[in-house]
Amino acid sequence: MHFSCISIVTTSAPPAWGGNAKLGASEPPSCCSFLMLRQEKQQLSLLLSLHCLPSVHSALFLFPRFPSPFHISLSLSPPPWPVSDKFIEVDNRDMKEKNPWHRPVTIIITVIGVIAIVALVTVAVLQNKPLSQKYKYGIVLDAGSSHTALYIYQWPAEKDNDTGRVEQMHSCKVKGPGISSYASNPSMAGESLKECMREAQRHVPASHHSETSLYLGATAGMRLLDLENKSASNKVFLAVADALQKFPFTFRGARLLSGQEEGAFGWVTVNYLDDRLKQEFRLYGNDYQLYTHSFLCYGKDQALRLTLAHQTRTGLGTIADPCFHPGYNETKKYSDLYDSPCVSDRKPQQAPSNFTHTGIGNFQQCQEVVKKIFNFSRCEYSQCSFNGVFQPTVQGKYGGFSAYYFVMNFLNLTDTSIPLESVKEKLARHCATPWRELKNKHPDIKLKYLAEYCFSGTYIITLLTEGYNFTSETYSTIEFIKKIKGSDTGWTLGYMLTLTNLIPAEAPDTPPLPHAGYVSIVTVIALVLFVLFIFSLRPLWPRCSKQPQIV
Ligand SMILES: Nc1nc2c(ncn2[C@@H]2O[C@H](COP(=O)(O)OP(=O)(O)O)[C@@H](O)[C@H]2O)c(=O)[nH]1
Repeated sequence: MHFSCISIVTTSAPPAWGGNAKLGASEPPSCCSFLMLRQEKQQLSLLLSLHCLPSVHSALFLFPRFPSPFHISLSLSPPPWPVSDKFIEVDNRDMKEKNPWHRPVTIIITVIGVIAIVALVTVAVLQNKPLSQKYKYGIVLDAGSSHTALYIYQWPAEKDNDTGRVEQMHSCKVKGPGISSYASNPSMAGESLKECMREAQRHVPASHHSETSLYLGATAGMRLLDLENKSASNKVFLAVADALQKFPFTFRGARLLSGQEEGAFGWVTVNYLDDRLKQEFRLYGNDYQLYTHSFLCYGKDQALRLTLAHQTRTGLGTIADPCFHPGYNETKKYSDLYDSPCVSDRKPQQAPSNFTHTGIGNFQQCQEVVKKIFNFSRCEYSQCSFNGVFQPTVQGKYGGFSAYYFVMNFLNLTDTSIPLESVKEKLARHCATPWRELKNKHPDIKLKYLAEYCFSGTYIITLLTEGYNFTSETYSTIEFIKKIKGSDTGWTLGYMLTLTNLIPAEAPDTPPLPHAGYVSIVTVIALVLFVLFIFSLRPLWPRCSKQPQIV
């Protein structure tokens, strides 16, 4: 290493030398490593490495014990003392103890490096951030037996082949009964849908209204009306179609879904939402064998009619129903009870116009009455569920939704890890609860639902075990579900996915890394590069970061 010496004669009284002199100020030498000071009387000597010298003209020296910084000019002269290796060694050792990070060059490099990393990560994040999504929309009206519900779905518009995930964006429960109840006044069926339709208009952006498909599918209630009075059911469909066409969406028809369609679309919905269709991606575009059977008249409401019909079959004026709570007492009309194709042919001759429906709240007896509505003995196949209908052995997970969920949720029985025996004990306690006590405990629940939960729970457990052959061992494979990933379980999503060809023939490609993972990796690599960059500047560290020493 080459050194040259600079001698400086100070004009003022010699400062209180000692400690470290800091070099800085307006025109600092670009490089000043191995700056060392020697004091002889009033003469200050600086030892600088040669390559520093061209840029050294003047400098500001800060002496810790001198009252204020002072400016001195530098002049070059040959070194007045020999530069020994020992001297340099000692000096180097001293310097290693100093923290180099506060030296200006290091700070500048660090700042530039940090800015570079921030810039790199920002660019990566911005470049790869999903662009502001544009969506497509679809609307499906589920015209059920007891009520109609409207569902709005949305999915990303820019995905090729519509492979984007379809999600439920909004739902609206139509006020009033199901559309089949408007058989005698069809126009009111259309009228009843308008409030939810206006809500849909507000939720779907106006610019998308015309391209948004609107479907209405009707299930059990309309199936029964169709059996009972085809012309009345046609009029209801015409009325709802007429009302729906007046909205700015693309109306794609109001129709009756068969029981098989309802089952299959429900299956598509839950498997789509659970990502099972994507896992077994050959399902996309392939035929898949699916067992589905819909038991008309065995929905919860019609099953209750069947049970009551069984109990009133002799035309009694009063029935003591084990499926209703002790203290329950309501006068009901025979004509209302038998006003359904599920029971109309069983109406007892010479029955009074009313009967008094009282409760005794006994789960075991209720189960016995409920069993009476099924025919378990007739089966022409290897195995049956009931009423002579073939059913393969149940495999995999079984999802119970709609009424299954409403009822089991109220009874706090959606957890199917609870042993079946405990479920029955809990149900028995619920059924035995006096009606008055139950009403006081649940003042907010619709009385019709509240009165029927004992029957409904007993019916569900009986249907699952005696009808669909679930056992204590397989009961835990059932899941009572309302929503999956924010979307309601039911046939509507599967219906829309199928009709709008939203399940493509091939499974969509997924990027190898999620966005967050990608950004993390870029950040880590950038940091590693930065550290390597800092280390690559190491040769500059000693010269640029060492403190001048007074020797
Ligand atoms: N507890 C309860 N039951 C309901 C509710 N909404 C509908 N239900 C019942 O659930 C069953 C299915 O109703 P719905 O969806 O209208 O009929 P479906 O589509 O023809 O099966 C019927 O027994 C209704 O009485 C609710 O909010 N709470």
